[in-house]
Amino acid sequence: MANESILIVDDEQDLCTILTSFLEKKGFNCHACHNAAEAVEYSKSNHIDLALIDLRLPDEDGITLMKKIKIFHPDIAVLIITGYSDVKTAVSAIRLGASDYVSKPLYTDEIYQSVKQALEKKKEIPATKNKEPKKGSNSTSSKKSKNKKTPNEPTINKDYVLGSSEYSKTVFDHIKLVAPTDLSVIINGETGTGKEVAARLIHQNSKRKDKSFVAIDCGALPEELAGSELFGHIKGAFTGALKDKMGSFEVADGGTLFLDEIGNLSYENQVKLLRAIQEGEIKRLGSNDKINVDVRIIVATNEDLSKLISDDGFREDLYHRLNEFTVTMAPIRERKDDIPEFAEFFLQQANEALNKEVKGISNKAMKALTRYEWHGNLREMKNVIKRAVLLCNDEEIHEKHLPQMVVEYIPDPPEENFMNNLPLDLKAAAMEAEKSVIIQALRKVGYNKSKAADLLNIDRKTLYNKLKNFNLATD
Ligand SMILES: Nc1ncnc2c1ncn2[C@@H]1O[C@H](COP(=O)(O)OP(=O)(O)OP(=O)(O)O)[C@@H](O)[C@H]1O
Repeated sequence: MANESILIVDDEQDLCTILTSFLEKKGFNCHACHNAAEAVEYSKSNHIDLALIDLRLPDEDGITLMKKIKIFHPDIAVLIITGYSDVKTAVSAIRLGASDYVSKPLYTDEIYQSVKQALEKKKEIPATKNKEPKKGSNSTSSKKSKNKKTPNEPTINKDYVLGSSEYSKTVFDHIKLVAPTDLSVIINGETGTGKEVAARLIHQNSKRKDKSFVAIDCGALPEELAGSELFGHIKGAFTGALKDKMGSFEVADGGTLFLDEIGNLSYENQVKLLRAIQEGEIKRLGSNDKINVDVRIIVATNEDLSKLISDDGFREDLYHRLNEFTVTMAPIRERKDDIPEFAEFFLQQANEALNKEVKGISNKAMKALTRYEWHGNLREMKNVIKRAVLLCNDEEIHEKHLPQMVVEYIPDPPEENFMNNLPLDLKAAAMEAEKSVIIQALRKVGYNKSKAADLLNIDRKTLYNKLKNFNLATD
């Protein structure tokens, strides 16, 4: 790990100084830039293993900057720094190729953990990307007994929680059903719902389990590199192709190829993909030699592929070839019965990663976790609990260890026909409208009541009274 290079991009100079000095003590080489233009210039001529990028920069947003840096360093790991209310954007940054996000306020231990994990993940690409997750590490004693394998049960790795909701049980039944076959599978679901985890589970329970599982994130691959990543190239195929390179199809031969964010694949690569699946052969870029491959394809998407077809973005023949079986991972807010089990599991994972011994989650904190809607799904929950464990010096996680946004969350009001559904009594209608505007303001500022009061142009005390009257106060 020592001597890897980190680029820190944040306009807060003090923050850069603290992060630089902390990470250099941990053995990294750090360079800080305070805006996107500086960072692009730096990345043109310097080696970087990981970039830590603030989502909001003075001259550009962090996601655009990430895309630019990736042109020079396609394999770079990227951590996005976000304010808590930016989590939705941070989650979409992951879809576009970031490794993870860290929320402000930043805690150095948390940053260190995230940096280590992102660099480890980066090392898996592409040479060991096909490896299964480490076995036998982080399970709680209770989970161990749940995941114990009896003769007729499928293999579940220790990083997987089944989920106790009826929905999750059905998903698991579908996975058991399709795993031993050679059918292609489309896994649908919002970001962070566990699509890659499900794909690995299918692979582990297939006859291909002793061969490679190769995961490619089509959303993170710059278009010009996608063909070479999938099918390989020969020396001289394009500028920069200095030697022959195997593509993921060859690496996955005999095993499973998981294509995440398949909707992002260019039309040309879709054609090649279809040919590879149908004919079982590929050609490396720049070569006319055919190479036989035997690969099972699992794809994931958070878009409606059938809709992409009608928009001309996705080939219908490829869609039908892939759509031999579909698994849909519902958002966590639609399977709230799963939340306690996942929360306990992530708590034990965090205990292990951070060397802590937090015993559990208080009832009130669990209630907040269950009420919150988790638009970043399991990934967001995992991060929130990891941070809570980091902050917790008690036996249990309490509400004070959770982000304000989670503790004070107010579920979405039914939006449809809001105006039509207002009561006809003028005073009652005005109150409904007022309540809705207050909720919007609170959301906008991450539930910070002073900021919300400013935005609403009322004083803090008035806001408190209104929250109480509308039954929106959480304490
Ligand atoms: N069933 C599960 N048991 C334990 N952890 C899980 C489970 N499902 C997902 N996770 C954890 O949640 C996080 C998100 O999972 P994963 O990457 O599989 O989601 P995804 O739907 O593929 O996300 P994306 O669309 O952003 O690629 C990961 O850290 C993963 O370890």
